[in-house]
Amino acid sequence: MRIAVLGTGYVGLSTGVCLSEVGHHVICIDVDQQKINRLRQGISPIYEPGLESLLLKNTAAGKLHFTTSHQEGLEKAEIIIIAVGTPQSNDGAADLSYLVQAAKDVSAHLKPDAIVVIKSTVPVGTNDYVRSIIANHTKKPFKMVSNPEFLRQGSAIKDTMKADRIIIGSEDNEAALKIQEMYRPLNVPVLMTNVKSAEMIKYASNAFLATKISFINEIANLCEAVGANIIDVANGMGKDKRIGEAFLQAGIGYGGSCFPKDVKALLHTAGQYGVDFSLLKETISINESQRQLLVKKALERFQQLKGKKFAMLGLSFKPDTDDMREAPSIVISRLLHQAGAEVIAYDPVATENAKKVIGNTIQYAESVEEAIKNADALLLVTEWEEFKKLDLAEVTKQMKQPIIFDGRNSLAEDKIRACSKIEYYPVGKPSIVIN
Ligand SMILES: NC(=O)c1ccc[n+]([C@@H]2O[C@H](COP(=O)([O-])OP(=O)(O)OC[C@H]3O[C@@H](n4cnc5c(N)ncnc54)[C@H](O)[C@@H]3O)[C@@H](O)[C@H]2O)c1
Ligand SMILES: O=c1ccn([C@@H]2O[C@H](COP(=O)(O)OP(=O)(O)O[C@H]3O[C@H](CO)[C@@H](O)[C@H](O)[C@H]3O)[C@@H](O)[C@H]2O)c(=O)[nH]1
Repeated sequence: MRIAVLGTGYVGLSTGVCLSEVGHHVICIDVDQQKINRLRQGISPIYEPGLESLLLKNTAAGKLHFTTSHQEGLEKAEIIIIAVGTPQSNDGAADLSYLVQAAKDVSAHLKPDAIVVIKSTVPVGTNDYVRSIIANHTKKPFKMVSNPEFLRQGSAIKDTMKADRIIIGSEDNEAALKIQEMYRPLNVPVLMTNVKSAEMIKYASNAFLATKISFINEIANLCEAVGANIIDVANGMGKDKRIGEAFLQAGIGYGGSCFPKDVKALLHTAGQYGVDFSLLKETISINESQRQLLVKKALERFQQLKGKKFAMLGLSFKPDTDDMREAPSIVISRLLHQAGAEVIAYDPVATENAKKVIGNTIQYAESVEEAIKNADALLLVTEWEEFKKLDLAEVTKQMKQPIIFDGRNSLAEDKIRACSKIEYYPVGKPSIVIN
């Protein structure tokens, strides 16, 4: 099939690359000339494991192309997948301006009878809205399908190739079957539904997962208060198949380009329809306070933070990505800077992006060694594999004081206990102090 994808962000690029990998002819369109230039040279504009090799392979095989021209990209496409951003606007609603522009671009160059697929995360009713925009701008016939995306950053290729499910929402059976056919080589379970349910499935899934994280974070806070251990508690809960083991990792809150904005957008939709979804308000408020947890713990330990030097390990919102959107490191940096502390941060891949968001309120190191030198405390913010492998006995020797606040419970207890002198403060489980 001949497929055009609008937007070469995480979703558009992963989708385009994977659909070409399974044999389709894909052209990816982006308005960002720099991104397209890099992609044409076989360079991925985002850090995503496995993406670049598939990009090179399928470009070389002539199945994957990149352009900034909507005309070139759209004129032959039977299927047009819209994967542009839907960021948060000031009132919490999803900002649909990129989508509206994409709809206009599509209508200008649409091949008659093409199927327009909305993959971007959009509030209930948006597919109908986009349909009306396109219909107002062209007389050519077209069909629409809602096909929300569930990939995670850091495992986008694996999640696309081996998805748990594909949701196809359409009022047009023929169009729905054609999209099912497009995905057939992936051999993934497909759920057909109407458009509004498809739109809702995406928000309900993200809001549920975010709520699961806020729930386990509150349980972790309670575990600390009563002397229980969140690792054992989550493990014991997760063994119940009705609860499930995934997304029960307590820490310093959820971040990223999706959960924060999607929970707020769903809350906004609820408000528009007069539904008081107070559970979501709590999910958000618990997450906001959880992001401050390491600073609160540091304040408890040191009484005051002015002049203290903190080594911050990890900047991206999760490992295996260089994405800084809504990363807890942003809040932590701001609070420590306001308190007059010095922060020197290291991240394996996100430093350049972090500089654009956090700026010069903190310093950036090129290695763990540089960050920890003479630090009063280490804050583990993102659980990169590199940090789990650290020789903690050596790390603590390089620091001014051997104090570690582990925001992701990611350091192994035997390594901590092997240190001759350490203060280790995790989340939701007992601290370890060796004098
Ligand atoms: N990032 C994720 O992990 C993820 C996962 C599932 C769903 N989503 C949803 O998918 C959508 C895209 O997310 P993303 O993170 O890939 O976005 P992104 O912001 O990283 O990328 C969007 C791209 O679209 C391009 N673009 C904007 N307008 C365009 C137009 N008119 N024509 C062509 N290109 C255009 C931009 O230049 C940009 O490169 C959002 O709705 C998001 O909520 C994201
Ligand atoms: O047990 C957990 C699991 C995750 N997180 C945090 O939650 C955030 C989101 O993590 P994750 O879901 O792995 O990454 P995303 O790439 O943001 O993916 C989410 O958002 C995407 C965009 O909508 C969806 O497609 C995915 O299904 C959904 O998992 C990160 O800050 C994680 O640190 C926790 O704190 N505890």
